[in-house]
Amino acid sequence: MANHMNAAPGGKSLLGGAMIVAGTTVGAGMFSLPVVSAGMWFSYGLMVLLGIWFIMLMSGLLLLEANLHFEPGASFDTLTRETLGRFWRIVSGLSIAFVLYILTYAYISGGSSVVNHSLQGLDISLPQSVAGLAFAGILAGIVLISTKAVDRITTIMLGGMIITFFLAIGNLLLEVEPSRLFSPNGEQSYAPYILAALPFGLASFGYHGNVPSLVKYYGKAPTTIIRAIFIGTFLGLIIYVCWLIATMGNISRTGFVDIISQGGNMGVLVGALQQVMASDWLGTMLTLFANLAVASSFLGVTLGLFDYLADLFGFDDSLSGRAKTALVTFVPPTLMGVLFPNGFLVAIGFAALAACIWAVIVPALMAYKTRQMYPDYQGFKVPGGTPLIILVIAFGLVTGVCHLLAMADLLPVYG
Ligand SMILES: N[C@@H](Cc1ccccc1)C(=O)O
Repeated sequence: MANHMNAAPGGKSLLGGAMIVAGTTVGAGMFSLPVVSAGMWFSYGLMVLLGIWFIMLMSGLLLLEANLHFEPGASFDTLTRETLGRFWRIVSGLSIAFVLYILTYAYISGGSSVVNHSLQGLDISLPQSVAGLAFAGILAGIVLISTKAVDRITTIMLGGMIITFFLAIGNLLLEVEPSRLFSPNGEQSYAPYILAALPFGLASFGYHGNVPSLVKYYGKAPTTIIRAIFIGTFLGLIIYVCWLIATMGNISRTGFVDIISQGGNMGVLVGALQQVMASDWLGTMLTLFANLAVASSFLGVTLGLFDYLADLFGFDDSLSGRAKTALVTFVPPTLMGVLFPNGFLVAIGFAALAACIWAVIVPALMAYKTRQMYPDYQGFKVPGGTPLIILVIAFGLVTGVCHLLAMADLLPVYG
């Protein structure tokens, strides 16, 4: 092995795992962040991102701790059944299915919005519902072909995302006006807007479905998996911070009111950024980045949903079996996307609500339970004891409540 630093048991590289985590973490949630953070603006936004990153890292590690008591390959379903029992197994199963479905819808809504925005650049105008249908149809075709097809195409997309991100965001970062970040215009009230933004931050740092897969992939190698989770989520944090600087340093706080009034969908935000970019070419890179980001998340999430539903309904891997699975996977969210093309932000908010349960509260409960079941366990334990577990659960509860209150119009929302 040439590179001992990266060597994990079985010769699997640490980088691969870190990329899986980063790839799941960085997705459409990112495009909601500047829009929902416009009220609290940059300084609070930065603190919120840091705090949520820490909590989501801890909940992922608590999930890992619980997972390590089982044989590699044990799924979320097995973990909840064996540690928390029937009730939590059902609650967490339902919330995972819900997250996958609602994210698929969010990606179709966001995807149709950027595809439409891209086509406008070519002087083609389509109804957004048709763009959504085309976006979902093409990508669903890839999932239908095979897992391998998804794997290959996402790898190519990730490469494209890295290149276009640095070209477009690098340029935006150079053009940042610091006064925009630290003394924004608009009404001088910030802190009250923090609460309604929390769920979006939580959704943006969601990756927890990957933890059992990492245990399966690396085996019981906690050090490597901890590093992969840390590096992957930290990369997400850096990308989000750059993204906040790039957007808030170039669009004024009052400018966001306009974006929000147009629904806050991905294409609107990208369009607003494009107007301040130095060249058309860089604007094209930004649009390309947005297309790739939402398409790769779509592939990752729908592949998970596809396998989950195939297993649930017992559809086999033959062509007709896959076709049936594809129908239940793609038809409901695509229909929603055609009927309600601009529900992007609402969908990310609901994904967060379900993620509060299975990606935050359930992992903390499972770690608590396994510590009681195996008091003499000598393996990996997340530091911080019960207080840390309580902190993670409290954060999940507060965020869930914030989402419900915001839905009921009981929290201040900017714009
Ligand atoms: N973090 C993902 C969404 C996600 C949430 C929960 C689990 C998995 C993925 C995104 O920003 O698009």
